[in-house]
Amino acid sequence: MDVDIGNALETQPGLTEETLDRLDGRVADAHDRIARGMAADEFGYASLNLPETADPAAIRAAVEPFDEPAAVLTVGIGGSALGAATLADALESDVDAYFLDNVDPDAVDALLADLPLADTVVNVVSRSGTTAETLANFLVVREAMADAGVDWTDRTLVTTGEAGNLRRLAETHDLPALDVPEGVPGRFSVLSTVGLAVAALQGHDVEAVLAGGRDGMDALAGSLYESPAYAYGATTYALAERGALTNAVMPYAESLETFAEWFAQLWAESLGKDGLGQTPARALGATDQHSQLQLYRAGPADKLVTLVRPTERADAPIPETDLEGLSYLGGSSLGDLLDAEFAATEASLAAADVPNVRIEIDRVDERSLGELLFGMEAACVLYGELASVSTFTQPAVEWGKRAARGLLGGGDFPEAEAVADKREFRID
Ligand SMILES: O=P(O)(O)OC[C@H]1O[C@](O)(CO)[C@@H](O)[C@@H]1O
Repeated sequence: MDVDIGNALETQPGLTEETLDRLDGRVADAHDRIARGMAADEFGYASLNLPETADPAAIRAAVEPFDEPAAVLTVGIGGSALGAATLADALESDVDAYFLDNVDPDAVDALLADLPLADTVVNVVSRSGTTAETLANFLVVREAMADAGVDWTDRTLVTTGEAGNLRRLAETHDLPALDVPEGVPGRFSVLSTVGLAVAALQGHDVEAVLAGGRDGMDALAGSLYESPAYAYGATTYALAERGALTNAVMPYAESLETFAEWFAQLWAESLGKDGLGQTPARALGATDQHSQLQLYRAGPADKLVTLVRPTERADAPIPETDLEGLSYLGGSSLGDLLDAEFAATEASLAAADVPNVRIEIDRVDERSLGELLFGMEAACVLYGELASVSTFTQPAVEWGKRAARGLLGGGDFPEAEAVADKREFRID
């Protein structure tokens, strides 16, 4: 993975090389703190040890009994689904991967109607084992399996914490179960059982993903000039300090679209604390050049754009044509067009003084993905150190959970009463 921050200098907001030099001392201190946390396997910092502590053999052993299913359905939400979905959507496999990470009845019904349940592994993932959406969806899926005459205990893999509803379910029914990694918040758990069980079921090279993560570990250093991940973390932090409160992540590869969704949780849930943070916007190149780019280029000077692409990929020729005005496309290729669009968008943002950072990986394969995912996690941890926020907690999400549970009669929560106090001002 390499990071090019040239288009974040002298922009609006922007940085100078002097700024980076001054910041580099703080990067060194932050790296020391991160290294100490990793060495002590401290809560949160332990996430950055996963490329070495994850156990691919245990993952393979857990999925081995399911013997090449037609499909794997993950029932989980947030970090318990997005990492696995990022890898599944980036890599080709004969085993189809589906994700139930929402409780939209239409979507759940449509998916279950299509799934070959007798030949699907149901991968239920929840660190806490208490997440309402995940448990509700699992109960619906389990009933659908029963209705289809499928013994759910033969088709279910559980990944959860030491205690809780899912652990009890696995023990009661002797289900294959994987442990979530200790001290690792869900959004940082892709390089573990949480993110890699689906990859193993799909036949991907889990060891290569972890090797890519180790490449990322090896690239950490006490200076932003020596570490692509820290260069990205320091640059995004310094731009946020100067007003770039939105970070539009715009991969120029369809296979990385879900990566932007995974990044959004990592960035928002880790850094949105104490009135601080940088809003991750999900975009896709070249598509969003015909959508959001207008705002990025001509809207408020309050954002940066992160352009992500593989330097190697497949290509597809554009046939020659005699259509008036299109001859310049004929004989070219879609890859040439995508590359030209990338370069044009990057230059267009720079010409409008909009800060943008280029992240490039070799190709969209297991090792490069492992390095990219690790790199973004390390960048996020560094940003959190520089911003002095509690990177590894997410207390703000709990209010809504209590309100929803109270509304469903799951307990006596004052938050549910606050819902009833909504001020109405309807126009219809
Ligand atoms: O794995 P669990 O405990 O079901 O949590 C799922 C997701 O919900 C959150 O806890 C937020 O509510 C995320 O941090 C987490 O990734």
